[in-house]
Amino acid sequence: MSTAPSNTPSTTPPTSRTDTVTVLRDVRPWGGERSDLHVADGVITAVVPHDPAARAVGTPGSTDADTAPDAGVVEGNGLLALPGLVNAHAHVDKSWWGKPWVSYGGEPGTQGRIAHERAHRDELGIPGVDVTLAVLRESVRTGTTAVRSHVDVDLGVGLRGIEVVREAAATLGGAVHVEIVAFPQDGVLRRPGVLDLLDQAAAAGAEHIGGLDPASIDRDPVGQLDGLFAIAERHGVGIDVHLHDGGELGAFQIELMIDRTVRAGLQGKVNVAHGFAVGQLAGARQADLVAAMGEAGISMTTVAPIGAAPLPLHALRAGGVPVGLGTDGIRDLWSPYGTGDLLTLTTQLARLSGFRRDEDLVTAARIASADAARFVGREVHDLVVGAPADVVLVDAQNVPDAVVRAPRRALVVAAGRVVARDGEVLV
Ligand SMILES: Nc1ccnc(=O)[nH]1
Repeated sequence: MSTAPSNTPSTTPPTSRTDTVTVLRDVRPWGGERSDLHVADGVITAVVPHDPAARAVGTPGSTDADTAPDAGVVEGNGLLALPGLVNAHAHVDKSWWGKPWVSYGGEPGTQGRIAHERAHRDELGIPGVDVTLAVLRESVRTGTTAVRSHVDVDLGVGLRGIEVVREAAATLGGAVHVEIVAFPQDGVLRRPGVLDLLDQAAAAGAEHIGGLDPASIDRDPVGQLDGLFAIAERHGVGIDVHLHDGGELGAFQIELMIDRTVRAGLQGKVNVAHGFAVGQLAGARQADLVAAMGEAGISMTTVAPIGAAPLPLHALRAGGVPVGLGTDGIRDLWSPYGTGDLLTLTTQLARLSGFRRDEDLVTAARIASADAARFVGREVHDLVVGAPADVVLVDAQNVPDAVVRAPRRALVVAAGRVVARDGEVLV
């Protein structure tokens, strides 16, 4: 198993190593009062004040008569509790995590990376269940319990990547919830047959279909977007478009998406990933575009890229545009960077956004967890009754301290099971 962020290949230990949680005792949700979280069937059923006088269950003199030792009571030791982290933009099909080092090669730029990946992915067994398992395990180890992953769909691999990711996620038995975006990484209209593959992916249960720079890759923004929206309307799936195109070219494509979202009644189901253009626009132009996105129920995801104009997070959220945080690719043929640790990425997002005040640092933590519920198909993803029992414990004074320091994850609970402890993944 991968017990450290190293490059040792992982094997599958028996899932019996994971404990089912009935009570997560003595934790501080969002840094608040010491509480006990009660859990049944993977869902939080009660959040009650912790009584420090009550002895730990199973010890002599325990006041909790109807709970036997080892019956799922897990000690939180007063640690800070956050909801499981949500990776709203990943590419878990294309990582070489766990393999010997792969040196960066090929040409820069979107087309350069696409070509390099297509030339070398087979050598690395990409897409493959083992590589996806390795990167998902590392995500779980660092507290990510839900992921929206783009998965390449193209004329070379067809839908095989989606099957691989589904199989890997199933192997982990619910330790991480994975939603799939069928992603036409190699282009849509410029590769006849890809629209058909996206249609098949949607029919087969992919939760979203993706797109890629409709203008600069397909050179036909209206054509690509019309094709994607027709599929989304037909199957009721979401749309999540990679938009690297900047400035007015990017803004124009967002406007095309706004029009189509409203016309198709797809409010709440359309996402712009990266959307560098939004960060680049000035003053009123930016404000008007953000307002229109908010009215159309369009969300955004960012990977907190260094060197790009940061997204106006406060303006987006105030304008009704939910923002999610994602890792992008993690150690892949696009880039050697990325560890999958969403909390260190939250530090990066906060720094890039100039966040220093407590309330801003808490906002960064919310973007990386509770406020990202919608990106992984959840109504609620928080430390509240009715939410999935996805919890991360860290030794931190409060949420701002956790965001700036990204301490080791002491305990990770997913769907009511202990899936990582003290930096060791148990699935
Ligand atoms: N940042 C990106 C990673 C992978 N594929 C893309 O199109 N973009």
